[in-house]
Amino acid sequence: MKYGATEVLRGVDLDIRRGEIFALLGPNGAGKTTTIEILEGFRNRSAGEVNVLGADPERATETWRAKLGIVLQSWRDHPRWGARELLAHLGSFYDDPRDPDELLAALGLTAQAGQRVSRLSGGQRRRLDVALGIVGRPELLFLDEPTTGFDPEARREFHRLVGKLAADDGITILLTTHDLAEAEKLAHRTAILVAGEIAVCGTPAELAAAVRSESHVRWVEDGEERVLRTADPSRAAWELHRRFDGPVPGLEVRRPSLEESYLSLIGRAA
Ligand SMILES: Nc1ncnc2c1ncn2[C@@H]1O[C@H](COP(=O)(O)OP(=O)(O)OP(=O)(O)O)[C@@H](O)[C@H]1O
Repeated sequence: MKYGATEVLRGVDLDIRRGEIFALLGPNGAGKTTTIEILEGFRNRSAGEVNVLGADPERATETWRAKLGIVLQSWRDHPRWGARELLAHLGSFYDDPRDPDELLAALGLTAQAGQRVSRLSGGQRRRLDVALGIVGRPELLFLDEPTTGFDPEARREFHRLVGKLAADDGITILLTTHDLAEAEKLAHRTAILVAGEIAVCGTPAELAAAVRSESHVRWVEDGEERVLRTADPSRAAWELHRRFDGPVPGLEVRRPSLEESYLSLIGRAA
């Protein structure tokens, strides 16, 4: 995908299954929003093939659009509408909308039903955004950085909600995030996008195995600290033990956390 002469996505090849929660993870500017905008039919691609729910988004019909739920990074419109009023209004465009009151209850927004959108807190606004995204009973839900600005409790609640939407309602969910822990917790599979390319794609376990970088083995020798970077720290420790013919002074083995490994992956490739 190019914006003018600048290529921002290269060789992105994704296959997302029905009923799956799939995360696109990557740093700012990696190309996450561009990717989902292409899939949503909001942006025409400069090259490549795309098929979403059996159709090319660039040539999609209104019937196809009605099967999508879209939650953008920020909606700035409708500040004067009440939460329930906005849900009922948007629902009226669909053949079989969800009941606004049931939706508000499911999202913990019953107390805010009559409140103007402009008076909701950030977390309440985001939950209303999701309610608006699912009012038309979509088959596929796009969530662009859904938990930005959430406190930890709101984030946990939101994760529970997304898990329920996939498990109970069979909705396929594609979300973007900067947060490795969020992708790990929420998604069945994650693709890490770095500078417009998929660096790694897989389940949380596959991600951990692929991303995990080398361990650091430290010890003291001739009064100086030595450091060895290795993928096989137990072998390195064993060899040191043999060389010292006993305990190794100041021996320390440290495996980087997944977060550290992810940061080094995006740092290296960016
Ligand atoms: N309309 C546009 N015209 C030109 N370049 C653009 C346009 N939109 C995005 N870009 C560039 O494309 C690249 C990918 O942007 P994109 O918004 O897809 O990234 P992102 O991963 O969603 O980032 P963020 O996490 O910051 O939202 C960036 O370098 C950005 O500057």
